[in-house]
Amino acid sequence: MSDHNTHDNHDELIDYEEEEDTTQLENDNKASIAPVETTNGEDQKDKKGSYVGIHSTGFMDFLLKPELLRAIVDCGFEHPSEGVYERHDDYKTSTQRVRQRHRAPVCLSSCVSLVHSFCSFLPIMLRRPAVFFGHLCQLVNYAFRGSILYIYFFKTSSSSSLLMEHLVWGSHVLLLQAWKYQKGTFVEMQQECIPQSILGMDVLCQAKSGMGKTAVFVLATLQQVEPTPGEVSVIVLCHTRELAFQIRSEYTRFSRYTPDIKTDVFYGGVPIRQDYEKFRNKETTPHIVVGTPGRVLALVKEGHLKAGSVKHFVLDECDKMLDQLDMRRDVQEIFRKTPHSKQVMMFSATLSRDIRPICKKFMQNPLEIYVDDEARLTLHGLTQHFINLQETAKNRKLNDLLDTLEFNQVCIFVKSVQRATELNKLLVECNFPSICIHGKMPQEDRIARYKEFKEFSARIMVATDVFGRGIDIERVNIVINYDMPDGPDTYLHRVGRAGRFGTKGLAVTFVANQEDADILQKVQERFEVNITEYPGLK
Ligand SMILES: Nc1ncnc2c1ncn2[C@@H]1O[C@H](COP(=O)(O)OP(=O)(O)OP(=O)(O)O)[C@@H](O)[C@H]1O
Repeated sequence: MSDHNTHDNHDELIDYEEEEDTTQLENDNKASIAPVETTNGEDQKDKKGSYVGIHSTGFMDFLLKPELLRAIVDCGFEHPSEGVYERHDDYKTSTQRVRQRHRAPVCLSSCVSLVHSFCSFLPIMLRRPAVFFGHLCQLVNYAFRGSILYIYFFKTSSSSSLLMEHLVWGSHVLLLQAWKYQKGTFVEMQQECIPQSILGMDVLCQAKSGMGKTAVFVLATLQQVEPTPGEVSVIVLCHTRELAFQIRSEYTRFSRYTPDIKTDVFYGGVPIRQDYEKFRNKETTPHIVVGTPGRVLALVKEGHLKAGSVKHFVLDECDKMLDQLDMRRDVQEIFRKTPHSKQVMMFSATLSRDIRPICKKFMQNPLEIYVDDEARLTLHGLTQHFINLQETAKNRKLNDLLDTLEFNQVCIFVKSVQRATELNKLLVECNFPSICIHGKMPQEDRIARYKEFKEFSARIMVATDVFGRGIDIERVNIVINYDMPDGPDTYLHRVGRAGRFGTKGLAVTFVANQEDADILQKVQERFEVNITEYPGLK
């Protein structure tokens, strides 16, 4: 539960709007150079991946409301993300085969499965040792099934191969768990976060991009909210308007069967009067408020949004929000208007050691999930390359890439509003299906562009960093860093727009000078990722 003794930091307030860069784009769009290798078409298919542990806990085990479970099924979520294992479909199929054939011994082993399920809930009380114990039970389960099959059915060839299968997977699980336990880096994100967060525990969670952090707080809050007309129970804050819009859409998806829970989104750049209207009567007052800090604070200060009934306070991309002093100040002010006793949850893919204590000042005894070994933030479905080139050669190279690569959707990141506008203009002139988004365009246009891209009406998005974090566009399989990001964190978030939730993707970064090369070197060192030269250029 939250703590109100957070620091005020009013010094050195910075402007978090995008900086204008006066650098002109070189219109260097000349003849093509030698064709580059395409990425494997098969690999680039828009295929949803999986981060599911064998025999992992299912959403059913979380004892969620039936309405939520129905919505989860509708959304196509099969298992909560676990973060480490890949699904092993052969295992699943053969297990089903055995179930049908040899019910009795499998029934016995199911008892062990029950113990495992029980242990999945023990962490709520006992934290990590119980998680480990749960996995040990899983191992016993495999060994038990294996031995029973061995004793009774050894003579049949399928049984002996199954025995092998169970033993191999049993030891795999044990080794993996022992390794994770020893490293102290459990990252069973949804599996560990959802059970605890639905019980009202404070949560500070780091998990790699695209692992489904949004679903954790959306499900946890929808599960707990008891909608009272006219009362706001949940405030979710994030750093950009498009992300707020996206989170609201996630609430809409998951609350399909709980229509009594109302969610609305509030952000700047649109007339505040229409927001006032929503709070004017009980029927239209949302129970869940999603928004950006500036607008939400304005509504709170002016007394339209009454924060006194808030029971859950969520910060998405919390490091970004608390790192920037003006945003942190707004967040703190809103936080202080909410009751002392409430659940606080914070999420990000990047949580440096410096920012963690700041986050924890808002919380009481939170469940803390970190990825201390930063190598584990690397997206394994994502192939990462760089291209050394002159600044003046960027446009031509980009043209070549877009001509040659097979892509579903591409995000191209640049460092300034002006460069976004000019590069987009250039691409449109070259007949590429491109649009752009940046912080200096009217808000309706920003949301319209976001929707256009999300709905696949445009295939290329030229963007500044407003689009670099949190935005989830399922079909994006290529990210191009036309301009080098300002540091490793920004790099990680940008390239994380592709390769989400286990899908395949490609990231290509242009390196135009020594400063760029240094940043790329830092990325490789921090995340232990091998970013190689783009093939086909030598
Ligand atoms: N258990 C699940 N099964 C299937 N898909 C899932 C599951 N959980 C989340 N997803 C999907 O994975 C995608 C990524 O989720 P989300 O945007 O919440 O990631 P994130 O962890 O917040 O990433 P980022 O750090 O980039 O903001 C979304 O399209 C979401 O619908």
